[in-house]
Formats: sequence, structure tokens, C-alpha cells
Amino acid sequence: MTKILTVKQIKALDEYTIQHEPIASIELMERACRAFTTWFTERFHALNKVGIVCGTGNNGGDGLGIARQLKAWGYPVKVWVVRGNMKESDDFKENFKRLAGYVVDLVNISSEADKGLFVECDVLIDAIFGSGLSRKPEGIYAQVIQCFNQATATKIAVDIPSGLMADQKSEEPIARVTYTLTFQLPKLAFLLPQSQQYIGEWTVLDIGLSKKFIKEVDTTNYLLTQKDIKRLIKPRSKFDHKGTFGHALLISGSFGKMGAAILSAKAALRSGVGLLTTHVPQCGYSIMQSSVPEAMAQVDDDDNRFTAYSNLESYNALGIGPGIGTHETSVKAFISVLKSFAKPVVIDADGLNILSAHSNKYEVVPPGSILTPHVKEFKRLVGEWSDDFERLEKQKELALQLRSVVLVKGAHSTVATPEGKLYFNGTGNPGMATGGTGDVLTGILTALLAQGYTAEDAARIGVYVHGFAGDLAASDKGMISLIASDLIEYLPAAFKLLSR
Ligand SMILES: NC(=O)C1=CN([C@@H]2O[C@H](COP(=O)(O)OP(=O)(O)OC[C@H]3O[C@@H](n4cnc5c(N)ncnc54)[C@H](OP(=O)(O)O)[C@@H]3O)[C@@H](O)[C@H]2O)[C@@H](O)CC1
Ligand SMILES: Nc1ncnc2c1ncn2[C@@H]1O[C@H](COP(=O)(O)OP(=O)(O)O)[C@@H](O)[C@H]1O
Ligand SMILES: [K+]
Repeated sequence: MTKILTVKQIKALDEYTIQHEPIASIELMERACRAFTTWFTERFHALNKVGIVCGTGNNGGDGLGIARQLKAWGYPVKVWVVRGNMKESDDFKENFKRLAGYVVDLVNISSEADKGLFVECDVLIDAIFGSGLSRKPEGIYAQVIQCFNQATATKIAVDIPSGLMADQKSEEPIARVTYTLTFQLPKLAFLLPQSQQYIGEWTVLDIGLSKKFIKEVDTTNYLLTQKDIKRLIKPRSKFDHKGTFGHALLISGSFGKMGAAILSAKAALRSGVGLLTTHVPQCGYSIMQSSVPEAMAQVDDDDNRFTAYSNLESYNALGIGPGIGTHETSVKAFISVLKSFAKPVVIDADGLNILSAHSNKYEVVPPGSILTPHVKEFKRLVGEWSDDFERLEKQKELALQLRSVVLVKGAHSTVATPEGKLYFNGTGNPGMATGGTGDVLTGILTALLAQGYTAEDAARIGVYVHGFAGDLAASDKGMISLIASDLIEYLPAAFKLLSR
């Protein structure tokens, strides 16, 4: 897994690398600049007029090193150094000296920033503040960031856009860039919706910081990688039979919403469940039997909705919620089925809405379950938040209270465990922002729970494979035309690529 470290830990990682590699701090900075300019020179030809806006800390030191290296590559380079109340770091001073041998236009900005400051640049590099930002930029720093944002050039941030805090709430002004090239590890802020407007597309550049330190350092925050998922998915053995892979029950669909039931059922079957039973209202019986012949259908007493259930003994996992509606008879049956089913449950959609309105929601969810709210559903469960960092705290709190996994969906869907871990997903694309894709996820997760995966593992595998299927589908069909059924069509390819 890719660990996500705090700013304090990143600082310690830099120091550890300097001591133990060992490498001089200025040489490590040189390596960071080299990683940046390698990326840069592969994408921008040397006719581009490059402007580099530097602070006087180490991020500014990077900016000066990048200026020297790009000048050596033949780019026309101009440097602005913002001189407010920030101290000059030693490596900034050293890179300032090293730049003297190159004919680079260098302008100090100390009192006032002209609005049209950066008009002549084709590409603008932001090296004002890096991970050392400790408070909101003010005075001359704020003015320069505002000018930077007004410029029309393609903008690239060194490590992190200036003004953005890596692991806590930020306040404007914040540089808005097209690309963020960050060193060694992604920063927590990059994975939150509120930061998207600033960071643009982000890339991690390997600058050879200590692997040992990264391996040993403690964190609760991770970005899921394909390697982790491959390790988690259990291989099948020769004598396995359908009993090995569990029996799942899906309670989904109502009159006019049988599509949700079909999508989740098909997804469950494509996710390796041994046996699947779907509980549907009478109006959904022939729809289900003809659309998903592999699934058994258990029929409700009601024509149109979920109102009752029969023996639950034989099921290893339950998925409930997609398309069931919130009619009072369904609410009663929902609460009752949760109370009677002691094994893990996936709760989605209307199931979550019912839970939100229920007075003692913390008592009805069987421990070890998975809740899959999108942001709106999550707000209904826990109330508003003012900042995405606060949302993460609320997510961990709910997971702890329910002793279950809380998976908040969206770009970088986030899995929170009762132990306070957060896993961020990196697969998926905006093509998946279309009705029914969440129902597919419910089917996948239910199938994984039925196969005996823990809620934590099922959520990690499920969220990754769901997004991965979406990415495979989008690469063939494009994002605009992508529909939820495509995810099911690409699940076999996704699982195949992720299985050992
Ligand atoms: N060897 C290494 O370590 C490597 C580091 N690398 C690079 O270093 C960057 C981190 O460097 P950094 O720690 O010097 O942080 P940076 O953001 O440049 O400046 C901090 C200074 O700004 C000040 N300050 C903070 N907020 C302020 C505000 N609002 N207004 C005014 N001032 C403010 C703050 O003051 P203080 O908080 O101490 O009062 C401090 O003096 C990192 O992002 C990467 O680019 C790479 O080269 C790889 C190797
Ligand atoms: N921009 C995006 N990037 C990645 N995944 C996305 C994006 N938008 C939506 N998704 C995924 O699509 C699914 C949408 O689920 P949901 O909102 O419950 O839809 P529905 O209720 O219509 O089934 C979630 O798994 C979410 O993570
Ligand atoms: K920066």
C-alpha cells in the first residue's frame, strides 16, 4: 500500500534519508529538481517561455534548482523571488549562488505585485510554498498567488500548490495549477474533493527517499495499489465447490426500480459468489428470472416492494438497499431483517436512508458490515461538515460506533475501518457518475462478504475492482457513454487481471 504521511513525517523522512543514505540535503534537492525537470522536458518543448515563482524556503530552493537545470536544457527562463517575512533556507541560499553562473532573468518581489506580472510566460512554475506552509499566505505572498492565478499560462506546482496545506484545512489564497508534481508520496489533501480545484492532475515523482523509513513508519492512511489487491484476492483451489464461495442474499428492487436489483445481482455473480438468492417483490419475479437465470428468486408477499422475508439461516452475507424505497412497510421489514441477521451486511441506497431516519441506528447494524453512502447519503447519516478533513473524522467515528466499515463513494472513494484506518481508492473515473453504478458495487461487496472476506478486505477489493472495471470500460467505450451495465461487462477482465 502507498502510505500517506503527515507533513511532520515527511520532514522526518527527508532528514532520515539525508542521514542514512547518506546524502547532503542540497544533493537531495538536486535530485528532486532533476525528477521535476525530467518530467517537464518530456512534455514541454524548449521554445516555451518558462516563469518560476519562488519563495525563500526549500520549495523556493527547488524552484531555483529547476531554473538552473531548465536553463541548461535551453529553455528561456525567468525567475521571480517573493521576499516577504519568510527566512532564507540554507539550500535556498546555496541554489541562489549556483544560479549566479547562468544568465537567468531574476526579479525580486517584495512590496507590491503587479497584476500583469506573469503575462509573458507560457508555463509558470509555482515554488513559493511547499509542505512547510504553516499558516495562510498573507501580504505579498497572497498578492503573488493571486497574480499567479490570474495568469493564463499552463501552471505546475512543485510538490504542492502554494497555500494548500498537505494534511489540514487550508484557506485561500491558494495557487491553482494544471499539474502538481509531488515528491515521493501523495499528500492527503490530494485525495479530497475540495482540493481538486487547486491541484489539477497530480503525479508522484520518486526522489529516492528512504524505503526503510517508509516501510517502518506508522500511519493510518493509505492509497490502495494494484499490488495490494492482487495479494488480497484468494486463489481458487482444485477441489473448491460452490459451497466454498458462499451463499449471498440480495434484497433489492421495487416496482419501477427492478433495474437496481438486476445490476446488483449480475455484479454479485460476476464477483465469484457460490450461490445467489435475490429477494424481489412479485412484480419483479419474472424480470429477475429471465434477466439473471443464475440467481434464485425469493418472492415477497407484496406485489411492489420489500415487506417480509423468510428463513435467513442459509446465507453467509446479505446486501440490502438498492431500489427498495422507503415505504413504511419496507422500513419495518428492513429493521427487522437487520436485527435477525447476525452476519455481515452491505447496506446501500434506500437502506442508508432508512437507517439515517432510524432512532437507534447504532444497534441494528450487525458488526462487521459495510455501509456504502455517497456524499449526500453520508450527510444524512452524520450531518453536515465544513471541510473534507472533518468528513474523514466523521467517517472514522461512524465506523467505530457501528464496528463496521464505512465506505464513502465518489472520486477516491474512501474506506474507513473501526480501527481508524482510511484507505483511498485510486481507480474509477467520472464516466461512472451515472445511475446504477452504486448498485453494481453493492453486488460486488455482498459477493465478497459471502466468500468469507472480512469487511475491511471486501471493501478494499470491491472498491478497487469496481473502479478498475470502470476504467477498462472507459478506455474502450469512453466516459460519456459509459453505463452501469458496462461495469458488469468488464468485471471479468478486471478480476482476471487482479487474480494471481
Ligand atoms: N531535503 C529536503 O528537506 C527536501 C525538501 N524538498 C522541498 O522542500 C519543501 C519543504 O521545504 P520547507 O520545509 O523549507 O518549506 P517551504 O514551504 O518551502 O517554506 C517554509 C518556510 O515558509 C515559512 N512559512 C510557512 N507559512 C508561511 C506563510 N503563510 N507566510 C510566510 N512564511 C511562511 C516557514 O516559516 P515558519 O513556519 O517556520 O514560521 C518556513 O520558513 C518541500 O515542499 C519540497 O519542495 C525537496 O527539495 C526534497 C528534499
Ligand atoms: N468522478 C468519479 N470518479 C470515480 N468514481 C466515481 C466518480 N463518480 C462516481 N463514481 C463512482 O460511481 C459510483 C456511484 O454510486 P452511487 O452514487 O451510489 O450511484 P447510484 O446510486 O446511481 O448507483 C460510486 O462507486 C462512485 O465511487
Ligand atoms: K509549491
